Amino acid sequence: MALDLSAERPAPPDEATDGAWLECIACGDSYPPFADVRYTCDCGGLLEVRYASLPTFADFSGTGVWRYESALPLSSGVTTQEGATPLYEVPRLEDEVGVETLRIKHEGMNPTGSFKDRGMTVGVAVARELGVGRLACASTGNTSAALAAYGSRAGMETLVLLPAGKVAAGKVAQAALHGARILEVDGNFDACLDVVKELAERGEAYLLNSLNPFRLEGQKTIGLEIMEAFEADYGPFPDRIVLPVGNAGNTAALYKAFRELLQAGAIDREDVPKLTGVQAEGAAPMVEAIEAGADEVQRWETVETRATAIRIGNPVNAPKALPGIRETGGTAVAVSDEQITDAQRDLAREGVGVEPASAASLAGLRKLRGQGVVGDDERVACLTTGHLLKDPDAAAAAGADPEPVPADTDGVLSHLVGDR
Ligand SMILES: Cc1ncc(COP(=O)(O)O)c(C=O)c1O
Ligand SMILES: N[C@@H](CCOP(=O)(O)O)C(=O)O
Repeated sequence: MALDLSAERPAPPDEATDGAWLECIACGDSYPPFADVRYTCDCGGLLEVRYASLPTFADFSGTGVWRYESALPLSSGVTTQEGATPLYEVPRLEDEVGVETLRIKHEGMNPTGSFKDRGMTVGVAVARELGVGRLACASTGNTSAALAAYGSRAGMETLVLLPAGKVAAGKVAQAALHGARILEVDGNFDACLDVVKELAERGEAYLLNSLNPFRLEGQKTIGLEIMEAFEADYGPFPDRIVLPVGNAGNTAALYKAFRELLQAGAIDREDVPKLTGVQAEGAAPMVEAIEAGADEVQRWETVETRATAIRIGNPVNAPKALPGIRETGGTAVAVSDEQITDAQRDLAREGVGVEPASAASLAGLRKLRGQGVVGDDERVACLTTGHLLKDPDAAAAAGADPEPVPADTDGVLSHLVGDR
């Protein structure tokens, strides 16, 4: 099966491909990467970018996403210096959760404040290569902010479809200022994506959601950075990577990063971290599928969570992400909105400001550690996917209220004395 965790390299198709091609994960059919616009196989299966030669760690140089140029389908992109995000030490949380090592890979430190920049630096460059006109996405917010920024940097028209009233303020502001045309849809994210897919099928727009296999190539660099940094700074590779799951693009992308490292001979099978997905209880179709041992995810028509970025009921990358979780020996878990907010506060206490969806990873780790699924001897990286300022309302609600004081020092001091 194409998505096995095997060291066997994919065989290139007979026709010339310039070293890269698109391959269907369901039927194995292949297509040249830039001959025409294509998101899925004729059979309806998801596509992956495949390479005739795969790099090892020694082949990487420079910084950020384009450090991994030898693992990407293009040699340069539309860039605002994305990637190279921090891997924070959090000693108090590490003790409190009770694992050997805990590191926070903070993707909120990307230029537009989320991991989507990694996907867009590649995806928008491919769009330019293909010579398409309008770019479009459905979004719970972060994809739209990144597409707007990278689209405008490339001088391209961008259209974003957002679920009305369900997108955090910072993200709408970003899309607006970067010049995207914003359409507010009377429906949830999954309904928005249905419309964008149809616009793309009709040739009205180039789709830049994570259904686009080139987006995931950029996002795969998260996994490459974590593996390099763990080995260089803390010894061996991490045992487990815990991440929030929405459309399941990152889960699919990280799994692809590990398969390619394995196929290149850069790591062994036992080095592959257990991919562990976390969803909000009100939007947990992946968790349901993992718990049921199902091969497919059933779409949830009604979804609700305070973590609006992962308010998704039909994860399009499930056919790539389910094998990723299973083959690596990982799992998936659902957490409540209260657990997410508690984790957001705990990360903030360590100086790491994240939006609610991002905190789901820590909340999930804590739950799994409590259940004994995660051992005390594990070395864990939690992915935090978006910056605190993306959702200022959620941050303000989770934090302390401002205290009104008079505009004089004595008044301020007596207010503080009142605390004692
Ligand atoms: C902040 C944030 N975290 C997590 C996710 C989920 O990521 P994925 O769709 O790759 O599962 C998203 C968007 O989907 C997001 O915006
Ligand atoms: N959280 C996402 C949802 C869309 O995900 P995508 O990775 O498929 O674009 C967002 O920010 O819109």
